[in-house]
Amino acid sequence: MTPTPILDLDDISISYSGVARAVSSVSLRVMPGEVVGLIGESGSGKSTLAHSILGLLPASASVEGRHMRLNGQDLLAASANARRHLRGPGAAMVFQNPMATFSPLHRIGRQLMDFLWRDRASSPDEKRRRIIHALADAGISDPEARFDAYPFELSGGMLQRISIAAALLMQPALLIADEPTTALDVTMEAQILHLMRELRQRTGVSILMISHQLGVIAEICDRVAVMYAGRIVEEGPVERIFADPRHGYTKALLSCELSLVEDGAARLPAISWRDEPGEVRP
Ligand SMILES: Nc1ncnc2c1ncn2[C@@H]1O[C@H](COP(=O)(O)OP(=O)(O)OP(=O)(O)O)[C@@H](O)[C@H]1O
Repeated sequence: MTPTPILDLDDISISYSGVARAVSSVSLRVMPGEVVGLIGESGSGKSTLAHSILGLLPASASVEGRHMRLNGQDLLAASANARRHLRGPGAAMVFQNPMATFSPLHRIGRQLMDFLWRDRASSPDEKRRRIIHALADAGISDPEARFDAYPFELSGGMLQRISIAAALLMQPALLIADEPTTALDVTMEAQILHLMRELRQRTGVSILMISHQLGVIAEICDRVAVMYAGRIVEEGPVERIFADPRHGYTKALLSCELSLVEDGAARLPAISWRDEPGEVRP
């Protein structure tokens, strides 16, 4: 029997203020334990899609489509309040900038306690033990001391580890990571990717990894979907996409990345909307 997808998007379109479509007719599945990459240039709609799954879109956004199932429950059919409750065990997100994930005013431990608000049965001591355990699992040395630290006392890489631990504290079926290594240096990036691979193996969590870096996608993903101007223009196993890209935009993306590596630049250049995606040339 085919397993039920953890995430199942069918013909999803999203527009802001009823005008320009940020996402057009996107269908995408993430299976249990799978890591799917979503790649595309800035403005192609990756974050809009991710935020819609988490109910984080502003009120000006409207989402339509056949269904948006997370762990078997259709988010399009749920009210905003019901969606908020589905989100905890359903999906959790790791953001690009770990400094912005935490308030600078409160100790890490206190903020992580807030992630466990749903768990009313455990005592504060039990919650503290769980958090310290989760920090140790995320490779944080001396987790008791980090529990009492303020965010400014920790490095960006350490804070990103903590935000991954925090997301997993909610035991989500799907972890959405939106450019989780972009704000980090190369060494920390490698450590974070290693941690995510290990956590996937240990916990079986499915991951939707948003990135504009092909290197990150190649490192961790089983499958990749390429977004261009709000649409998924190509999708397939990561090895196939790299060895035999079929869509003109994917080919352009791969050759851009190669020249960026040579130039030492970091971001993908945008390709003119006037170009026909199928006709884009490297
Ligand atoms: N709050 C908003 N109001 C209006 N338009 C928005 C809003 N957020 C995003 N957009 C528009 O939606 C489109 C998709 O943007 P989105 O941020 O989803 O792309 P992205 O691929 O995630 O880009 P990046 O990699 O830069 O984050 C863009 O044209 C953007 O200008």
